[in-house]
Amino acid sequence: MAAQDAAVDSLRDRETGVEQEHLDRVYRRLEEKIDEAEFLMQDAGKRGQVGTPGALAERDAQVFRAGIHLNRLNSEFEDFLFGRIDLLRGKDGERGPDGAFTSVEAADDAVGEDGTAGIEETLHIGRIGVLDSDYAPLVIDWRAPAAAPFYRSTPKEPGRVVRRRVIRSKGRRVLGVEDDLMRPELTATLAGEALPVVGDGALMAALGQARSHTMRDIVSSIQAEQDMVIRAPAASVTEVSGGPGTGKTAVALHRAAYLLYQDRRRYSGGILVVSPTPLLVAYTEGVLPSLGEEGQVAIRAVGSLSDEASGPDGATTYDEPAVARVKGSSRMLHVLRKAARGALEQPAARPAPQEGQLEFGEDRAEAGTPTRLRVVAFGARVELEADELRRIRHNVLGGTAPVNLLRPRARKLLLDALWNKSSGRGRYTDPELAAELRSSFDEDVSTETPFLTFLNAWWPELTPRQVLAAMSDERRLNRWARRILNQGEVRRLARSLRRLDEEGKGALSVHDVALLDELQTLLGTPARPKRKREADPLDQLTGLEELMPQREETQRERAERLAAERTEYAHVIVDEAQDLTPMQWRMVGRRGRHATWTIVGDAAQSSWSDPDEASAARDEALGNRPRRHFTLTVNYRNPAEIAELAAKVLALAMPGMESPAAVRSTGVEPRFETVRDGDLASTVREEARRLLTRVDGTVGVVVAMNRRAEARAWLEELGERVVALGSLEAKGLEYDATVVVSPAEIADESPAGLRVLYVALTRATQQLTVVSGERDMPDGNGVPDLLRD
Ligand SMILES: Nc1ncnc2c1ncn2[C@@H]1O[C@H](COP(=O)(O)OP(=O)(O)OP(=O)(O)O)[C@@H](O)[C@H]1O
Repeated sequence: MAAQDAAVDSLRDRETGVEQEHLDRVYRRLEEKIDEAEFLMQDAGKRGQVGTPGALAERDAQVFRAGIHLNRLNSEFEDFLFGRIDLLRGKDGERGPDGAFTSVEAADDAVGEDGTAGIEETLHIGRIGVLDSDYAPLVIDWRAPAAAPFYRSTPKEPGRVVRRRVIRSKGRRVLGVEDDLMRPELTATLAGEALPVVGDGALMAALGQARSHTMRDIVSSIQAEQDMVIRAPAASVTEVSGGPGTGKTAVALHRAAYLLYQDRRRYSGGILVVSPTPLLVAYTEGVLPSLGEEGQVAIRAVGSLSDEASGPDGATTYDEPAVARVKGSSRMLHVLRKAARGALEQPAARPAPQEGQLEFGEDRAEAGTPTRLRVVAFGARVELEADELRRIRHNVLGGTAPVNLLRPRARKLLLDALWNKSSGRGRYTDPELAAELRSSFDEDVSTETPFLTFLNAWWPELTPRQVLAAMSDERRLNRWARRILNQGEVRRLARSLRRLDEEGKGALSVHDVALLDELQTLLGTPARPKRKREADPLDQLTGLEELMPQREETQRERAERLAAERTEYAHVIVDEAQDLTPMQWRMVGRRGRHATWTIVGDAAQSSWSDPDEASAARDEALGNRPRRHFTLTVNYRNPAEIAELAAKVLALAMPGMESPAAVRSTGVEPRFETVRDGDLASTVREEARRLLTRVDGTVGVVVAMNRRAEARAWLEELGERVVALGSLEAKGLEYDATVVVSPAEIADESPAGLRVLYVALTRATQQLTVVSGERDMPDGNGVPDLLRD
């Protein structure tokens, strides 16, 4: 036995050494390329202003590309090289641009009658492609067609692949290799020697690793069904469904990197990834840089998607479920339409103007919006009374144009009405003279303070936040929501908006953001004088010597500015799509009107209570673009023991829905605890403490939303490896171990509570403890009612 182990070890060492040699060659070549790129940049800099503007532009672009390449090479990715495939000879013997044979099929005579076969081609797969000086492929980019068999080949459909190897490395050092044999029936040889095979597969090794607070890329172990999605042609809409842990988020992010590799020009319009929570954004945002993609992809939480709530102003609070239901519903669109127009009329509560300040001030005490306009024209007073003003307002608001953009029209109709009442009208019969008089009337009246002050009060330029704040007045909201929302809904909605002051400042809820975004569209933004355009580096190519030191920064700044100004994207990826409310779909839809889409989700994890309404809104956002659907079927996150328990809740939440098959089992059954000595805090704390000793990585404690704050306090002393989460915040995240606190509380939180509980139960990669309170009605073993057979 010992001799056998020693033989295995020496084989492993030898094969690790073989890959080390290859990695050394790769780094030597990379160093050469870095030198080349540096030379190119310096040389271009020295040559200054030689040549035509066209030639300089071309060279400038070349230098820019070299700069990017240099940055990527210099950043020395961890496990830069991670895979290798050993292949039989291809059918047609042709090679593609990366130097690899193009054929997926093996040549008819690649395998001898006695089952022997020689390896004809060996490809190494890495994060970016590297060619040798004679253009032979040293490393194939994982996204290149030649790398596809690394992911697609299975023992059932091996194609040309005989052995697939995953190489683990750190920096410049190869740490080990794991092989999967795709054609075990063959007696294969490599350079005349029997093909060695090490270990028993890389996937299990990857899945068993401890989790940290950031997601890892899965580039070395993408599975065939996932690869089909990642490399799916950029059809208009790619829809992906799959249960918890099937890799939907991972696949969506790898697809972003793949699409950029495939057609960088097409996606220069940017890729937007919409994520349900800021926690999931933080968890996932390192994946793309690790795949060598930065800058082109924006990952945003749905609560900070709108300009109205970006950055630190992003929404952080959650509405209670009954309020969230109203705010997310597409009925809100009709309410907002009315509110955007109705908010022009201010109620009386505003501070009364000082004596004599306003000509129209007489009626200010009763109503915030003036009800009379009085100006002096041609030496006489001209007035418009309440009725006339009302008629004009009604007339202007007739169409559907954005309210703020209607102000010029309102101004014009006011002037028309004043003119009609003035002595100027009918003074001249000559049309030219009449027109001249009219134009000077307009000029005089519209620049007078009384008119301007009136217009500002009577047709103020509204901000989305002001309108939202106006909806906190129940009386007004009642008017705007008549026959759309019921009394209870109006009351709850108005109350929830009282967090905002008159200007709309104050804590926003996640659902407020979609409302603000909709209001921004309904109100419109009047054109402002443009800021001076920043000089575009490509406009100044003739000054290359000056450009060289600054150009990198200028380009980056420009990219950042463009990203900040970007309102529409070339591709939109929606993660956890089942959770978008109809109003959120409208918001996301506006950002991808001309985009292609990738939408990943799982109906069984939806926290939205009306899936039909959401799916109608989704259809509207996507229009009639063709769709392609994929299903992922394997759960890579949960061990079978945990998946089995979660399946019980799935059966309650969505009878008849299948849960994905877990790929591994740990032999550790979920634990059931009941509250000890009536002290929930210490029971949960003790359990979290126990789990910290059982796993190397993180422990997540999931509680009902209204317990979030107290749970954080319970666990404070346990350090950074333990995180307390509200049930809705657990979306998409994972931990080595989890504690789910009171399934009944989570399930009773909202109409979609059982599905939210299903999410909570499927977060652990190793161990799960369920803590039950009285409400859970635990049996003698502590198993709560909801989790019994
Ligand atoms: N091919 C793979 N190789 C290694 N790890 C993988 C693979 N596929 C998925 N995983 C891992 O499985 C876990 C679950 O993946 P991910 O979070 O993408 O699943 P999901 O379908 O989005 O889950 P949920 O719906 O629960 O949010 C992650 O840790 C991911 O890295």
